[in-house]
Amino acid sequence: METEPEQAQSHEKKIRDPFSRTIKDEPISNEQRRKELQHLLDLLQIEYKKTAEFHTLIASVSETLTIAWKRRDAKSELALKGLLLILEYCLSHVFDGHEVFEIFVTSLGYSTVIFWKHCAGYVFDSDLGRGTKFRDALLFSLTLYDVNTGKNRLRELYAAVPGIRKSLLGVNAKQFGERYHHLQKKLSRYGSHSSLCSVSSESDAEEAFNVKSGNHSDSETEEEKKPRSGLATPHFQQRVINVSNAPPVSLKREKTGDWEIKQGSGGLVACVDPVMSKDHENLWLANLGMNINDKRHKRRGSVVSTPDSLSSPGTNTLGLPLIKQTIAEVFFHVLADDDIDAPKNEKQKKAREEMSLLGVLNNYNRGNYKLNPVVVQEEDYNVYYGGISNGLLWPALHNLPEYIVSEYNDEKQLRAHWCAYVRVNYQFAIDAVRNSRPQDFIWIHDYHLMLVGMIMQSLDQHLEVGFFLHIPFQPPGEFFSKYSTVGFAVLRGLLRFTKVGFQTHRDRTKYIELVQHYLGTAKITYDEKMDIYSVANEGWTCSLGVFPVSIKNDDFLKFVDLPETIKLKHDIRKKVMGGNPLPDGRFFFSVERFDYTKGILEKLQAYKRYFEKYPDRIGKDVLYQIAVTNRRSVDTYRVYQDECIELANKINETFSTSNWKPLIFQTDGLQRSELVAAYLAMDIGVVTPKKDGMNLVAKEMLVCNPRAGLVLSTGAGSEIQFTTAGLYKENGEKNYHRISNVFDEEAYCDAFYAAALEPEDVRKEHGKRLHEFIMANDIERWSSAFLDPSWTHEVIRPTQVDTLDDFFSLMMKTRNVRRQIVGRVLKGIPIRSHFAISLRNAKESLEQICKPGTHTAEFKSGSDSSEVAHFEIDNELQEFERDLSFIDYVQSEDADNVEQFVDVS
Ligand SMILES: O=P(O)(O)OC[C@H]1O[C@H](O[C@H]2O[C@H](CO)[C@@H](O)[C@H](O)[C@H]2O)[C@H](O)[C@@H](O)[C@@H]1O
Ligand SMILES: O=c1ccn([C@@H]2O[C@H](COP(=O)(O)OP(=O)(O)O)[C@@H](O)[C@H]2O)c(=O)[nH]1
Repeated sequence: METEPEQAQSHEKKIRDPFSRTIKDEPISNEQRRKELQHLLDLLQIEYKKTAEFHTLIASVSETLTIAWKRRDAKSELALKGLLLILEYCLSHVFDGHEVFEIFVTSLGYSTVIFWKHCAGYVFDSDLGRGTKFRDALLFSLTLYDVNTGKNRLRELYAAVPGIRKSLLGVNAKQFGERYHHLQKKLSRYGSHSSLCSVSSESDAEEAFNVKSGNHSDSETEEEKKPRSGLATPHFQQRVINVSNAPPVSLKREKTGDWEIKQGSGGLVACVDPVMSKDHENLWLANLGMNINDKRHKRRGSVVSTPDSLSSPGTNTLGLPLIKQTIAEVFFHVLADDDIDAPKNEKQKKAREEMSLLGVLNNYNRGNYKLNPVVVQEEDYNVYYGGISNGLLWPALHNLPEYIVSEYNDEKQLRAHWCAYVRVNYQFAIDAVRNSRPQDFIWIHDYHLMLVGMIMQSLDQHLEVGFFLHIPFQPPGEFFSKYSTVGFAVLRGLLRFTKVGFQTHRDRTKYIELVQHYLGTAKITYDEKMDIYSVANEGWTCSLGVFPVSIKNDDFLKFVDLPETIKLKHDIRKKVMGGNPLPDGRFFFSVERFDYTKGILEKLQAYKRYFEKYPDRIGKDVLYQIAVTNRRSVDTYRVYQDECIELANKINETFSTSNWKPLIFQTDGLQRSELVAAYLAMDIGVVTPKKDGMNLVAKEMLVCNPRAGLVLSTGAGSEIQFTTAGLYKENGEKNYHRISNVFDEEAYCDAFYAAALEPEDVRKEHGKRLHEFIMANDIERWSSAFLDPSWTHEVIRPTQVDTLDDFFSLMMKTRNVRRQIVGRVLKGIPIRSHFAISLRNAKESLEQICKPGTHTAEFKSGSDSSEVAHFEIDNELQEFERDLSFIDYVQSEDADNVEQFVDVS
């Protein structure tokens, strides 16, 4: 007779072990799974509703199973099997099973760490033995869980199985790469001609590295040991790792199969490119528009457990081989030359390679900062870009809910698309961590990537990750009710960046209000002097500032006086105004992406009304409207664009005469040189968005052409900046024609009229003021303000040291900095740039008070004393030198030089 536990065991045998099904069994049907689970529940005598649908069944029994497992009795193993069965199901259905996964993980409660320890073996074995990708599925599912709930469960998995994090980030591969790079730098510094210089493969390099870091130095003379060019190589200095959806270039593939690379356009690129160009070591990660198109897996939610159905890059515990495999897969996909014949000879082969995407990118990278592609599943990308980013976040954050795509009225659809958005953010986050070093500053841009900070921080909490929102932050109430899945995750997600920048105070205020309203536990403080908010929430502190973007003025001004620009300016003016324009005819110019936020439809309506109300302008004025076709994959854009074109045609049909057309409507964009010529050719720029981040074109117009007039709406970020700067006063100086409500046709067309009739000298005077303001607020100001570490860290600023008290107080501050440095070094936390900035500022402040050519400082003994004392501060200055070298040393990981910091005397 079998005892009860024996009986249970023999029954249990009838159920196949989760995570050990052979591939030929796949895909297992949900019905089968349900039967297995029900059988287990029967054995465990757990009650459940027989007719319940599978998801409901899982949701209703997860907690009871967890309790049974935690009892640690004879049936515990059975309960664990039940839990594993559920987990296996969830990991096989990442997309349609995530709600169940949420319930499942929540029901595990405080037992997650121990549960992950138990299940890791099964997951790994299945991946290794059967080529499943359950580990990746688990990591992503937990990421999604954390994003949706604001919890930190992913970190519990890392705590339970540390190797999993390392493997995901390819830590070993990265360390190897770092060492290899370091070795190369070192070799070039030593100027050695040894065979190590020509290490050609990674294994050679590894060998070389081992040899070098071992006893090979015996053969080196003392002289050779000395570094030739300082301690820190640029390789270990802080870089900016820029991460955005759109790249700074546009890539086009010719019919021949060759790739053509061009400078990209768009506001984000215009303002970030100059910052990145400052240092060739900087790195820009972006999606280049080429993604993995896996046609075999059309249906979202298909089982994950077949070898290649999961899109995220696989990694083994070494990281390296599978990173390579992923890259190979990407380039194989992207470079698939199905349509071109095989090269005929070596020369053709070489030319092909040069013009391949890889060749073109390598070429670009040689002359610039580095540009690396982030590649994701095409299906995910389309949903992330055309769905959540531009179908929901874009209209919602611009407070234009009427443009939110109607698909998202369906909660299920919204959740499914949200998964794709999280997944793409996850991919960007992993790429950013993999590509960065501890001392780098990682800068994430815009609404496409709002979760990247929190995902990165869960992978490595010491990273410094900043975020800049290029668009407004004005979500309507329904963002937190109807679209709450997205709304709350976004609100919380931003707080997990180290620092967040907004374009305007209006947007930051709104964000802070919403945090106050919805995140009751958040502690908000405001530093009036710095104009920075700090929000502490769930163990993280985030600083929030306001930084209106601008342009690099010289990038535009350099075209202004070129003879070819002047010629083009005349050509454009002739094309727009005709051969014989009337002397008082005005050339209005608008240039923007064909976006409903830009208020193009409202502009056309007002322009139509303009000729109806002011017929004296017929035959005189022309509006040259460039609306660059964009985002047509989003329904709302298509509808809007078609409507605008229809109205544009109507205006021309209604008002054109035999030799005059009121409107030139163009949907192709201009290159920068042509754009500058158009700015010079126009009389009046018209920038009238309903709501918009900044509108750099408004600034570009006035930088290039200070004689121009400007019609500017209050929806533009630049208008808010101009008003704040006093360039438009209700009861005073008005340097542009303001449109307060783009829907008010009458007022709008009156502004057109006022601008057209404005005397030239008045227009010039206003233009000059705007020009001067923009010139003084170049992009340099924006980037250095955003990157300034002093709004997230205490930084010693250059100080006037007049008295002995000033001296002591400065030295106390530096003592604090030194303590923090030591603390971080002991804990192995990276040293950030602000420490060196502080010490350098302190050192320079002291040097300022030394007599020229000496280290003798002069102070007053008290603030009201005229008595001057002299001090030798040689020791202090030397200490600063040493500390600064130490920081360089720590950052350089140049272990061979440690002895110079050890006081052997
Ligand atoms: O990449 P696309 O979908 O084609 O869109 C182009 C960019 O449009 C948006 O630009 C914003 O950034 C500008 C600079 O800060 C700002 O002046 C403008 O008002 C914004 O709309 C978008 O935010 C970028 O991410 C896109 O790349
Ligand atoms: O035909 C065009 C239209 C626009 N742009 C550039 O695209 C950017 C648009 O930035 P803005 O902030 O005005 O709007 P966004 O498109 O980013 O929303 C500006 O730098 C323009 O110079 C361009 O190079 N060619």
